[in-house]
Amino acid sequence: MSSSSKPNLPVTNAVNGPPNADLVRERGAASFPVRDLTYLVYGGQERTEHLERIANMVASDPVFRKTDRFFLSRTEQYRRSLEKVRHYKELIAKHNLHSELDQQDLRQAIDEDLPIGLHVGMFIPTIVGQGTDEQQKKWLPLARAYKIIGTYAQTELGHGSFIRGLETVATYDKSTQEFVLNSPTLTATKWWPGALGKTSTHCVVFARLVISDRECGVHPFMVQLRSLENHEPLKGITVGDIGPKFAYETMDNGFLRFDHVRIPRDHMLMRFAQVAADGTYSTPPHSKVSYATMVFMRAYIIGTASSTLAKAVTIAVRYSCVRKQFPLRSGEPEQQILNYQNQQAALFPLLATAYAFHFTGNYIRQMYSDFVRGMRAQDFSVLPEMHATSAGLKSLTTWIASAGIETCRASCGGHGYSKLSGLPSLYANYIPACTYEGDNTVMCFQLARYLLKLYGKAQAKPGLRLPGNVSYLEKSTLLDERCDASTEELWLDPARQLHAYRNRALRLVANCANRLVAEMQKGKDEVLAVEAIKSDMVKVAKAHSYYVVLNNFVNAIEQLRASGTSTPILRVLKTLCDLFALHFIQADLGDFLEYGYLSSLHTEPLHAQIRRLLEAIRPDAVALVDAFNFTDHALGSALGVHNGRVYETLFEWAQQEPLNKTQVAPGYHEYIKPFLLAKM
Ligand SMILES: CC/C=C\C/C=C\C/C=C\C/C=C\C/C=C\C/C=C\CC/C=C/C(=O)SCCNC(=O)CCNC(=O)[C@H](O)C(C)(C)COP(=O)(O)OP(=O)(O)OC[C@H]1O[C@@H](n2cnc3c(N)ncnc32)[C@H](O)[C@@H]1OP(=O)(O)O
Ligand SMILES: Cc1cc2nc3c(=O)[nH]c(=O)nc-3n(C[C@H](O)[C@H](O)[C@H](O)COP(=O)(O)OP(=O)(O)OC[C@H]3O[C@@H](n4cnc5c(N)ncnc54)[C@H](O)[C@@H]3O)c2cc1C
Repeated sequence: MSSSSKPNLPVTNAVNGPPNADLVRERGAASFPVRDLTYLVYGGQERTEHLERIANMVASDPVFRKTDRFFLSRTEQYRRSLEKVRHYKELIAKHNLHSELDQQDLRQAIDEDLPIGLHVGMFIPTIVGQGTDEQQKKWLPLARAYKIIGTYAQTELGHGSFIRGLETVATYDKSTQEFVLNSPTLTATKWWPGALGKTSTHCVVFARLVISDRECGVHPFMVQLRSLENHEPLKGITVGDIGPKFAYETMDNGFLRFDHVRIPRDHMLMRFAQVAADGTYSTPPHSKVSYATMVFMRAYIIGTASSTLAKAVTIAVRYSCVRKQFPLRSGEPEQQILNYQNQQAALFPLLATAYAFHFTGNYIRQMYSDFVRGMRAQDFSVLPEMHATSAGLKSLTTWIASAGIETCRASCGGHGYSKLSGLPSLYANYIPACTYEGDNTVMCFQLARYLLKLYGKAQAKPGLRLPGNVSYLEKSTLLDERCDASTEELWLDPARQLHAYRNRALRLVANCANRLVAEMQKGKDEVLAVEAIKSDMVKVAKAHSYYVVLNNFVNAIEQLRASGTSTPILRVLKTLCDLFALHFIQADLGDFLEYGYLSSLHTEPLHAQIRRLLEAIRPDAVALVDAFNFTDHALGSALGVHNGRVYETLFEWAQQEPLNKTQVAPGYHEYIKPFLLAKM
């Protein structure tokens, strides 16, 4: 055998040996029954076991393997994800997974940004939400059977955030009862939609409707892009992939141009706005109802912030338990890095946040289903609250989860920088969540605007009752109140914690409102006055969203207590909730100090209590991440493997590196040998 064709590295099979002793010890010392917390997170024993069956089926299926993903080219990654899509469909048939929930569970277990994500997440929901009964009857069976594959094509080269600025035009031609779709400028090119480039046969296109030269605003239209026979683009359609991105290699984000493409009149989704055959236009019952799919997706994204952050924290906590650096004193054994306070201070607030976001996800799901029920009965009254709350929470949760993944990566030292840790790709694939479905900053403006309006109303009309989460805006007396948490114990009182968050939010809203008035008194009109307070508006939206997250965490624990959840579980959740509450006060201490709500009288016990909470969580840290119940497949990390055989796994996975296929480096003969062997 030639020495250059085979690596001399030992082939290990050590990844499956006995588990790491530290992890075993920590698991044995948990203060609460881990399995019960898992049931609580996933909605009961039966549901957990169902999810486990699906997760294990996926984890043991070679088609869904992930370990070689870093060695594939972009094209190979795209092909691989298509192979996974085909297999996903085969498994649905084979295991009778026909319900939407089963399919969602299966996709979640596959854990990849598949090019059918937009089909399922936005194309079908838009048909359901915006299509008439007949339109749904026509397209839903085809879409659900994957006889057509669709996406959501809204964003253009020139505009994403400013939807009213979209340039794609759909002009109604009364003589043929068709719409003519056209991209009049380069910047009108659709740009970014997922799965648009190469996969989709259809899409819902958002275009400005023009009837007899009258602009009727942006509306959704169903358009076929590619032949169902040979997948070639149809006449008048230019479509392709937008090229390399930060990550997201499995997804063919695409561009799309129309050259006077004709579609029948009944291809405008007409549940809310209609164009009659003679061109008569009927306006929708709410001007933003066509934006509903985005609200749906924002709610979905809020739910996924918890699981994404939980994955990163699971990897970092397990690794920090296995990894040892330095004895405290010479001659003593080295310390697990998780014993270091700084490591705990970096990771445990994120662990607490992953649990906090879990309850936020439950809350927004409930709010969303109430909203849909109302909408079905033509009641759109909850839309502003739903839109504003989801916009703010989407921003806060994705910002914190993105930064949290990076904190986890950095806390794993050098090995965190290896792609084999799973953290770089988790981060790179997750961070666009801060941009897509509404740039976070722009979304914050929406929530802040809503809060400012309600605050103004409450000021103008004392006694006005505002909805639950914003009812604190009625109570301007709250502004005069100060923190009285002058001991460590008092900081554990949920009422005091909530008081602090409410007070901060109200103060920022009130300041913003006052500044708005001051800017107008200086002579600015309202539009320019708003421009002058925009960075404060972002702070307002974050402050309110923090309050909503904490309020839900506190309420969830109360409900669990009332429903008889065991004391050890309640105790550990309360500790996490306390850490969440106190950590984010500490992180934004300036806000609380600036107006004298807190003073050093309160901050000393606050810091001391946080240190105590870190100590309290330490013995349960591994159990708390285990409770998220991720398979090794889901984590895709050599550092986060359940058995803790981190070094064995890293070593084995590194052998797959294509550079290791030969003993002598590719390029050696051309580039290294000449100077190594050159005469001196
Ligand atoms: C609950 C979910 C449960 C389960 C989920 C189950 C299944 C999910 C299945 C699968 C998912 C699978 C995979 C997906 C996985 C991950 C995601 C992967 C990829 C993501 C794909 C990304 C897609 C996209 O990005 S699509 C494009 C998104 N684009 C945007 O978000 C644009 C952002 N811009 C806007 O939204 C708006 O333009 C605006 C910034 C809000 C401003 O709008 P506009 O200029 O028109 O309006 P004004 O500012 O003038 O405001 C007027 C008035 O209207 C109010 N308003 C605005 N928007 C709304 C709205 N949506 N609803 C209600 N009201 C709205 C605004 O507040 C103003 O009110 P006032 O006049 O009262 O002040
Ligand atoms: C991975 C990925 C997938 C995507 N998938 C889809 C898809 O499937 N379908 C689809 O239609 N689109 C999709 N998009 C597009 C996405 O929705 C937009 O990029 C997003 O809405 C942000 O809009 P923008 O790019 O126009 O940002 P811009 O609005 O240009 O933002 C740029 C900067 O300007 C700031 N800014 C913008 N407006 C204001 C303002 N009024 N005041 C102050 N500051 C402002 C923003 O805060 C930001 O910092 C995707 C994008 C990505 C990255």
